[in-house]
Amino acid sequence: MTGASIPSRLRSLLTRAHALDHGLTRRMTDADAGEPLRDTVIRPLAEALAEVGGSAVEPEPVEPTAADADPAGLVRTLAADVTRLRAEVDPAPPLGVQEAAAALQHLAWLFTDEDDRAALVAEFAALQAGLPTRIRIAPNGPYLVTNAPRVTDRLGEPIPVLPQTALCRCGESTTKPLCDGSHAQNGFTGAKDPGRVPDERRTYPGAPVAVTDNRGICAHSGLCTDRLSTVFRQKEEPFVAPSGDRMDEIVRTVRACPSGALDYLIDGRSPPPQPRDPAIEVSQDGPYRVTGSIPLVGADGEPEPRGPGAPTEHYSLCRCGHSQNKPFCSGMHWYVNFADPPRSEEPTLYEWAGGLPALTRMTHIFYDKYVPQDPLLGPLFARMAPDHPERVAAWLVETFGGPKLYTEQYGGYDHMVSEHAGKALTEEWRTRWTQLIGRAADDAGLPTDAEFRAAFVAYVEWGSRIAVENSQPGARPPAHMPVPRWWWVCGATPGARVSALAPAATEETRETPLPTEDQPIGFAEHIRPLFREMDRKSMSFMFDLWSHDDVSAHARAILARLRQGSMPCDGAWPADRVDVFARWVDEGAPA
Ligand code: HEM
Repeated sequence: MTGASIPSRLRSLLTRAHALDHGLTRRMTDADAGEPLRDTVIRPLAEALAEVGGSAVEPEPVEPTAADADPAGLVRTLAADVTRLRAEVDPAPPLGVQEAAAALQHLAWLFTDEDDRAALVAEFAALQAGLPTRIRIAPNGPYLVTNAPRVTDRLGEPIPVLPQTALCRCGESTTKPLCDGSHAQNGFTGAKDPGRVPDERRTYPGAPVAVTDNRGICAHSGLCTDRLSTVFRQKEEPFVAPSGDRMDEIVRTVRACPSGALDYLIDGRSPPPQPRDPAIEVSQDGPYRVTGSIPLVGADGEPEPRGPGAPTEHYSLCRCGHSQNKPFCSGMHWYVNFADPPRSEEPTLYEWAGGLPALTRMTHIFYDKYVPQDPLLGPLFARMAPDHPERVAAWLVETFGGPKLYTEQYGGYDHMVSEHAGKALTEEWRTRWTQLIGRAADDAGLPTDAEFRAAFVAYVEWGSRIAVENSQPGARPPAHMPVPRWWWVCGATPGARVSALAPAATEETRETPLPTEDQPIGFAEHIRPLFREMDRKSMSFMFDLWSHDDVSAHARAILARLRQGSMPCDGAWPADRVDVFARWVDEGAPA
């Protein structure tokens, strides 16, 4: 097979994909979910075939085979064969081959028992072992990621991704962050908006550090204005005042800018790039934050052009589909209410805080900015370990209900107690510690809602008093205790109360009764009244929820969001309402 030409190999792979699709469809009880490979494997392979000039493959009726009963093996071999082709024609294989390889690898992973998944990943990794880590942008499609070293969610927890991965770029995939082929249905375009903020790299002189800023590539994460509002000023001109704080703080803040809009010059020269491991963070309701110099290339395999001053070490990629500066994020996710599925109703403090990235941000600000300049605490921590901020963040991750990081990596409760033992901490030190950690929480952008801060302050008060107690001469702290698990004060979770500042519910869904099971569903009578004025306004940038044409054209994407609970953004529909919408879609979306 490998000696055959690319078009003939693609024709053979496509024929097998059609047969597999038939087999999978036959096994499905939900007719709605038929043709599972259509959008993610068959379409891209067909596009690839057209790209290399091959003639189209028409699906033929396929007789059921014994393999239909257990298609895992078929999926796995097809995934391996598509991956082989993808690896052979690197660096710029037909885009569809790369997209289909990603979908098939993922499908094979889903079909594989948990115990065998590591072997499966190793098999695919071996097939594409020679390929460098890279993100390739499909023009109106996903980010095609090869050999991603580390992908994490907003909490810093690893997301299992296959060696060949397609990350959603249109914002509408139901399997986010993975692509599900929605972009080919919803007319997604990867073009930049001609009206976007123009590229202009401005330099704000300072001695010895000058700050540079290109608003054209800013993703509006707000990390600089939260952390150092005296230098990065939201409502003042000029935006940057390089004399507003200490030089080291300015440098740290600039280095934390995820989009790369900010940079600094020391004595007129650019610093070397930060030595970070390659990683992709899927941020909450926002872009992919890429660090560690992962190459970003276009469809032709050439480096993606960037605005003046934009670093290649880190950058933010649009994930909502609406950036004005695609593929880079321009902050539009905020304006279009791009939202990941709602968080659990009873989040842990760890989840609510923003997980490891947010808590590490806070401990770094605390120990790098506030502690060294404090006359009381500075000398006490002068010889702390270089990774002290990471260690304390790991403790807080565990205490606030996250993974047991401190126990697994840093020695758990006994080690923590030994660190305070014999230090004879005073009440004066403790009070300063609690004041400054609160400021660091503000600067790091931790949530400021009453429920979170009540729980946070309660823990800091409790924990710091115990630290003082344990540090006194002759103290005998109980040994071998578990790391504490802290919880919301009096069980008051964030959703337990309606904020007095919440926008008034101006309009409820109109009280139109839902159709009975045997009643035909019509758009005007049953579907349109389900959408409120505010729903219509929120989505008006894309389509009109009161227009039959628009809703029927986007019916499947809307249904997916309704099922997922991510639309409307102020609360999921009850199941019976979603069922009515699903029935209407099934019945051909009548007017
Ligand atoms: C909730 C309150 C507190 C928490 C969660 C906390 C957490 C920790 C942790 C996890 C360590 C050990 C880090 C490692 O593994 O190396 C540590 C060490 C230490 N803590 Fe605390 N601590 C708290 C309060 C305080 C207070 C109030 C003080 C004094 C002002 C203090 C002073 C120290 C010192 C001096 C060390 C040793 C640092 C070094 O030299 O390496 N801690 N703390």
